[in-house]
Amino acid sequence: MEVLSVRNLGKIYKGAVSHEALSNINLSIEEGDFVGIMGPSGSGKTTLLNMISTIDRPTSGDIRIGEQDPFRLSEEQLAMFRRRELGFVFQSFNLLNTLTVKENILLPLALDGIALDEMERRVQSLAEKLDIVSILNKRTYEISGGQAQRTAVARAMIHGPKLILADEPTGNLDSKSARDVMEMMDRRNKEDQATMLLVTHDAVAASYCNRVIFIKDGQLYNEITRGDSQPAFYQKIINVLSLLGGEGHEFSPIRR
Ligand SMILES: Nc1ncnc2c1ncn2[C@@H]1O[C@H](COP(=O)(O)OP(=O)(O)OP(=O)(O)O)[C@@H](O)[C@H]1O
Repeated sequence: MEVLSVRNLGKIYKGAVSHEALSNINLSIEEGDFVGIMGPSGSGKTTLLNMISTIDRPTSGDIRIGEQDPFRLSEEQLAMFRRRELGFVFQSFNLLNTLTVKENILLPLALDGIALDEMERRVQSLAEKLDIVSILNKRTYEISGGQAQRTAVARAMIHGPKLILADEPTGNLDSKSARDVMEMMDRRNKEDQATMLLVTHDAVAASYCNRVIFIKDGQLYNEITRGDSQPAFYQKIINVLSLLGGEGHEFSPIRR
C-alpha cells in the first residue's frame, strides 16, 4: 500500500529574489519502506521534508499521505492529521525537560483520551523494544543523547502513525549511540512494518535504509537500493556522494 505519494512537486521561495528550491520531484513510499534522503547543503532536503511534514505548502504539485491530500484540510483538521498520522524525530530530540521519559513518550496519546492501562501497555512494550525501560521515570536531563533519541523514536511511534519523519536523527550523537539508534529504527521498521523517511548527511545512518534518494539543486539526482549487504550499500552511498559533489565536510563517511 502506498503511504506517501509526491507528484511533480515544486517549491519557489518568493522574496526580493525568488528562489526555486525544488522542481518536479516525484516520489512514492510504500508501507514498510525505510527511505533516506541525502544531498549537499542547500539541495532542498529540508524544504522537501517540511512539505511532506505539512509544515510548509508546495508551490506546485501534489502530496498524498495515505488517501489524504493534507493541503485540502482546514488548519484545525491539519493539526489533528499531523498529530495522528505522522511521527517526528528531530536532530535535537525536542523532548520536554519538565516531563519524565515516560510522560514524553505518552504525549501523543494524552490528547486522545486513550485508557490508562492501554497507554501503560504501549509504553512498556515500546520501551522494551528500544531498551529504555530502566530510564522511564528519569527526567530528560538525566539521560544520554542516545537514550534521548530512542525516547524520541518511541514518542514518534506510540500512536501508530502512517509515516515517521526523521530530520538528521543522528546529527547530535557519537558514532556508537548513532548506530544504536539506527539499529533500533531498523528493527522497528522490519518487525513492526513502521514506514520511515529520514533526511541525513550521515552515510552510516543512511546505510540502514532500504533505499536512498539523492537530490541535487532541487531535483532528484539518483536512487539506490540496499541489497543484503549493509557494508556494500554504505560503499555505494559513498560513491554516489562523491559524484554528487558538495563540500567533503558536508558528509561524514567517518564519524566522530
Ligand atoms: N524560507 C526560505 N526563503 C528563501 N529561500 C530559502 C528558504 N528556505 C530555504 N531556502 C533556500 O532553498 C534552498 C534549499 O534549502 P534547504 O534548506 O531545503 O536545503 P538543505 O538541503 O536542507 O540544506 P542543509 O543540508 O544545509 O540543511 C537553499 O538554496 C536555501 O537557501
